[in-house]
Amino acid sequence: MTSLLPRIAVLASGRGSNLQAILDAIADGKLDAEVVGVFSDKPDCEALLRVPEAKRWSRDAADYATRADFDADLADAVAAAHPDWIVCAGYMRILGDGFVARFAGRTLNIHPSLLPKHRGLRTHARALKAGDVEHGASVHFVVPELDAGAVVAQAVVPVLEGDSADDLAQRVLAREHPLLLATLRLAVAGRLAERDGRAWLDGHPLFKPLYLSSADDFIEPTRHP
Ligand SMILES: Nc1nc2c(c(=O)[nH]1)N[C@@H](CN(C=O)c1ccc(C(=O)N[C@@H](CCC(=O)O)C(=O)O)cc1)CN2
Ligand SMILES: NCC(=O)N[C@@H]1O[C@H](COP(=O)([O-])[O-])[C@@H](O)[C@H]1O
Repeated sequence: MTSLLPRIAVLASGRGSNLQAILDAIADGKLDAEVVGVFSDKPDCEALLRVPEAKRWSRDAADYATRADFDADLADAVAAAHPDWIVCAGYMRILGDGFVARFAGRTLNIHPSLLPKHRGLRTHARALKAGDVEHGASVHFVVPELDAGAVVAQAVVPVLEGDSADDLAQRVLAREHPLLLATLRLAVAGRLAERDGRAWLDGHPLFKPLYLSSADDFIEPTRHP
């Protein structure tokens, strides 16, 4: 019998700790959803090993002549899983316009910075170099421009004296997991949408991100007129 649970496709390129947080939350009854597939550009990545073989898809991007060719196969594989939501969880390739358009409004990414600061890569080292006193993670809708989509939610961590990039990465990662789960709970409950380049919650536009509390939930936004 086919499950009626909301269906999540996860794109990953590496370790997969955010994916594991999703799987654990589902197993613990803390996220009413199903991971219908894990899709990767790195056939030997650890993330793939976190789900049964039947739920894995991967191709070596180096085997494709163009980014668009890879993305086309990726998009077909993702579409075949009939996901309600697509989550980039440590997916380390820029998605082409064709993929983004095909899954517009239902593709989320977790990014290790307080967007719009530090889009792109090496965010922790850049935050240290910039002398930031706060850093963190953002969950945002994916649009063609890199890390420029509407930010849904953020978790903030302090930058401490003497922090290395790895120290900061670990502190941020520990908040990424509850941040992603709290956001996905809104998404799979049908409370989250993207419209006119903005994130909407319960039919109202979010004029600023939801912030993850120390209790790992969101403080409901004040309603703007
Ligand atoms: N069209 C979009 N694609 C992706 C987005 C996005 O917002 N729009 N988010 C990323 C995730 N990401 C940061 O959160 C990110 C991933 C990859 C890169 C990047 O520069 N990748 C290079 C290759 C880097 C490498 O192989 O080490 C590339 O694709 O050429 C930057 C940011 C997911 N995709
Ligand atoms: N630009 C994308 C990016 O840097 N994403 C980051 O990759 C890590 C993946 O960890 P995981 O594989 O253990 O979930 C996470 O910190 C995520 O924010």
